[in-house]
Amino acid sequence: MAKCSDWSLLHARVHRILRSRCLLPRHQRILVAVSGGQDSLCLAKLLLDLQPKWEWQLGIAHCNHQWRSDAAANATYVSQLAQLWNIPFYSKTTERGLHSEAAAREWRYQTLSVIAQENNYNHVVTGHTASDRAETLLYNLIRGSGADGLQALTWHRPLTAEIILVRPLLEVTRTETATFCQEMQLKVWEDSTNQDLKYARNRIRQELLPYLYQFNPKVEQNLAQTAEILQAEVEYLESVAQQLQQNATVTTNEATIQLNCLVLRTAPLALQRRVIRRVLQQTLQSAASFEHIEKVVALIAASNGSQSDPLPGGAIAQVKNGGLWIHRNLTP
Ligand SMILES: Nc1ncnc2c1ncn2[C@@H]1O[C@H](COP(=O)(O)OP(=O)(O)OP(=O)(O)O)[C@@H](O)[C@H]1O
Repeated sequence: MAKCSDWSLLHARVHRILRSRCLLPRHQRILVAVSGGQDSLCLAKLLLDLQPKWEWQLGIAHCNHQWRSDAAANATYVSQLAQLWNIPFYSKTTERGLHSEAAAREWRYQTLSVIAQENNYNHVVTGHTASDRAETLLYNLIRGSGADGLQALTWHRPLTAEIILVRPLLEVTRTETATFCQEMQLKVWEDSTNQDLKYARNRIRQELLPYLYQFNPKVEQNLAQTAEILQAEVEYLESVAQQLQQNATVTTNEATIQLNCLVLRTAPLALQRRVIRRVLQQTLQSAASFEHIEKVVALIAASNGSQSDPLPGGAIAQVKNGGLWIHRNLTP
């Protein structure tokens, strides 16, 4: 195990990030999600070396998606590393077919939560990097996301009421994790699906980012920085929108929400949109699209008797007695 005097620049940088952002307090039980790839190996080794300073209790978790023919060998490799490092190892294998990236991700986070719960870990950490952040920002931008999607990967978020997901490497690029693994002589388990260009993520990584790199070699760091700025702005806007929603809500029950149009009209459009999105999220069965939100926002300034076309799940919004009413079903 590395002494402080043996730390590399990356050890010192991650130590500083953990301290300044209060990401992983001392003495915590921390479960490191390790795929065997360069980012999570880099993370596990960094935390292992920083452990004496922070006095954490570390564990390693691996999720076997059974996607590749080498999946079992991959899991065995991660278990051997854990054994070498003298860290408890936990692994689960999916019993159902996972047919998309989204399904695999959902199963993985659920599995990590279960392992953490069963073994009393209150933090789960993943090896997401600044490069992942840049890719996620681009991916969400292309899909038409607002600022919320462009904040692209936060430093932490709750996994369950008791367990926090933390991403300590969000300022570190993939080039840096690769160099670190090389310097530490860590054998990286190559994931062959990362080369498969049928996945949009891989095309962004392999084709789009290298292309953008020609415009600016710092494209990854710059996009990650944009995500960082947007994160604080989204947090602020959401807190103000929450306050506005409270002030504007006249009544709320299972079937109906009534909002005061006069209060909403005094607010800027950015906040009106956020309040309506929040209300629709709470009222509708399925997610509200940009179009639906815009239609309901337009009603804030409309006259009595105006109403929207049916919203998802048969809900409807209408203006009545100076109030904006959102009914869960078509019967007012
Ligand atoms: N099979 C796995 N077992 C354990 N942890 C994993 C596994 N796959 C990924 N992880 C964790 O998730 C991190 C991100 O991995 P990757 O970028 O492949 O996933 P992703 O699908 O993009 O994740 P996200 O949806 O959270 O962005 C890894 O650094 C690692 O910590």
